[in-house]
Amino acid sequence: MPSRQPEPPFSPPPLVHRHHFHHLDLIILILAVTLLLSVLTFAFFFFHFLSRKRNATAPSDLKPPHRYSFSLLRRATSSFSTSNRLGQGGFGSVYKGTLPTGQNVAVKVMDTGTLQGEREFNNELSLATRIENSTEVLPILGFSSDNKRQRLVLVYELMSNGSLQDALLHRKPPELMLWKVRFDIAKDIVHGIHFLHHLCDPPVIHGDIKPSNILLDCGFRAKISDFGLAKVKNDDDSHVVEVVEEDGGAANPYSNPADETTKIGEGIREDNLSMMEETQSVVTGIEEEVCEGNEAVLSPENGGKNVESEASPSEMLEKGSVSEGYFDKYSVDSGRDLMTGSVSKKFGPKKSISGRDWWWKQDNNGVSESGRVKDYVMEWIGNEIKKERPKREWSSSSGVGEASTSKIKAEQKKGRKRMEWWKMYDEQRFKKKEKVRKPREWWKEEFCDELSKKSKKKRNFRSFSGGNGGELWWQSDEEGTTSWRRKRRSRRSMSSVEWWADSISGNLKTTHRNSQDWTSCDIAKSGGISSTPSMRGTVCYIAPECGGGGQPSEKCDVYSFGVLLLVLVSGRRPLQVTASPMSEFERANLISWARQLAHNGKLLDLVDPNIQSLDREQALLCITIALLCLQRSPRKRPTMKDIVGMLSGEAEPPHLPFEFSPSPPSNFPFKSRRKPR
Ligand SMILES: Nc1ncnc2c1ncn2[C@@H]1O[C@H](COP(=O)(O)OP(=O)(O)OP(=O)(O)O)[C@@H](O)[C@H]1O
Repeated sequence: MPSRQPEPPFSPPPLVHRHHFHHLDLIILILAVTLLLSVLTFAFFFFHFLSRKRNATAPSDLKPPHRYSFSLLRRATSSFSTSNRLGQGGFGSVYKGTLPTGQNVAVKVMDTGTLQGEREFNNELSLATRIENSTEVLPILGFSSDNKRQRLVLVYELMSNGSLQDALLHRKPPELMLWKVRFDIAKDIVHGIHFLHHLCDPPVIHGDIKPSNILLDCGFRAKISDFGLAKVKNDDDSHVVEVVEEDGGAANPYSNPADETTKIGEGIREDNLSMMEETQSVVTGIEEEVCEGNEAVLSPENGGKNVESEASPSEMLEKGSVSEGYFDKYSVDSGRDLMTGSVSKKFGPKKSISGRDWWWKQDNNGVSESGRVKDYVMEWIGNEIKKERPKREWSSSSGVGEASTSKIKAEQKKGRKRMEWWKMYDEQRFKKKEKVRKPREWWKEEFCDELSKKSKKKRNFRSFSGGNGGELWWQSDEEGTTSWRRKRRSRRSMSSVEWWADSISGNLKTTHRNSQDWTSCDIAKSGGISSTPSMRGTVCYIAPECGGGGQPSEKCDVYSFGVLLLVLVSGRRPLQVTASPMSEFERANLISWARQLAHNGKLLDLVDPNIQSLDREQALLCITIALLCLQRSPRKRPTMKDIVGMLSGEAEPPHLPFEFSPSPPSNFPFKSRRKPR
């Protein structure tokens, strides 16, 4: 019987099998690690490739400014409290803030819903990285944009002494009364613009050089700010709009200015008639509003048309439908030779106004011209309105039949009264030279009695006078307009009176605007009368060739710098209308006054009487440079590089431009500052 073999005790699986399993695990592990490594390697190379590609499409030096969260900026400024408000610009308010790092900043909250605000925001950001390497230029530190709530915010380094405009014309700190401080500020500005024009790659044209865009740090060193209207210079900009001169006079710094005069009038007279017609009605409208404080003078109903525009100039004045500025234009465009005084008949009386003519008013050296500053500002404004106004909007809204005709007539009647009043006042002031009564007295005597008969007009008078007895408008100097401006109201409620007063004080910024805004009287503090992006700059500071809608060039910045330099040296606004004695009217226009002083060889009369420790030589140098910058022909103006040389003493001392020099022309009266080699 076969014996049953006992079953072997339980034994572990054969070793071969265990080894087999271990081996499999190992393979899986190795495979997994390899896979992971290859994925990581792939990811590394992928992202590396992507970043290289990104760098290849963007310039390597383009470092975006820091992006801040809106809530952080809100906390930094205590919810944008009014106590932290540093100032108000044309398109936003600026607040003082402290970041969590302890850094003090200025936070500019752009007004939402305005195209110009967005443009300024984008412009600042796009130029920020190009301009960060200069100590005389204020770059932005960062920004915040909240798409949902449409908030655009820019963050800057805080400049503890605010803007030059504010310091020089309002606060007047004692430091600014020292000549050395002012001269240093001038040098900083020169170096800042020089950096933008010659050291940036590509060069940048600022486009809005003015005192409110110059900020002062704690040591009163100046930095150029606000690149909202700046643009990168491209090749097209090398073609500077030039005053037409047949004989190449523009290239010749000693050409006869009288020749130039004629060419300006000739070159532009063809399309002026219709412009004149529309401009005058707008100007009359503005003046009317200034007088009576009406709510909406530039209504679409009048269509910007002046029904009396076919009348002769004298008829028009008699009917009161044009301002007296027309006759200044008439004499210029009639071909009056400024040197000889002879009048050529070749230009008709109606072929007058142009985009460039406005600055004729400051260029004619006669006393009476400078006294009529309001005329040319208004004409300039009128021109810009005319140019930028889309015709269709006006004509469509003007086609409302008889109702609109009666409104036109009513407006014109008011305009005539307004003109009568101006005529009487001017007659007394300029012709009879009697003891000049204050404009307020005039107003009361000549018109208030009449106005008091009608309660509506009385109300208008009160609103015109700002509730201050009719005085305020006339004090367009510091006490008047600034206190007015300090009473910040919403931009919607701002009347044309304030806007006009701002323009007089050199704060009118020509920016985005359309005709609809005009009719609703929605006028920003810094103005805004143009409806195309090509309009840049600020009245009184803008170069004549840019004022006509021309492309801004480096020489436009040079012109604006010239005005700024005169303001810095004289410590006053470029246009300062006061109701004080006759002599003040002669000085109302800073530029023409400076030219007049140059002719008389009394340049130092322009210097701010409050300045202490004056260096006469440096002051003369500054004024001469300013006059060089203010030459009519852009090509004759020096470059910022030239100006750096003049100020540092490396270049020859400048000669007074021929057109401003005393007769016979003489060299500049100070000794050479050129450094010995
Ligand atoms: N970085 C800053 N530091 C201190 N104050 C500032 C700073 N930036 C602006 N401000 C103040 O805020 C004000 C408004 O500045 P903003 O640049 O908005 O307008 P503006 O230059 O006065 O007018 P516009 O918008 O017409 O050019 C300035 O006048 C200045 O007083």
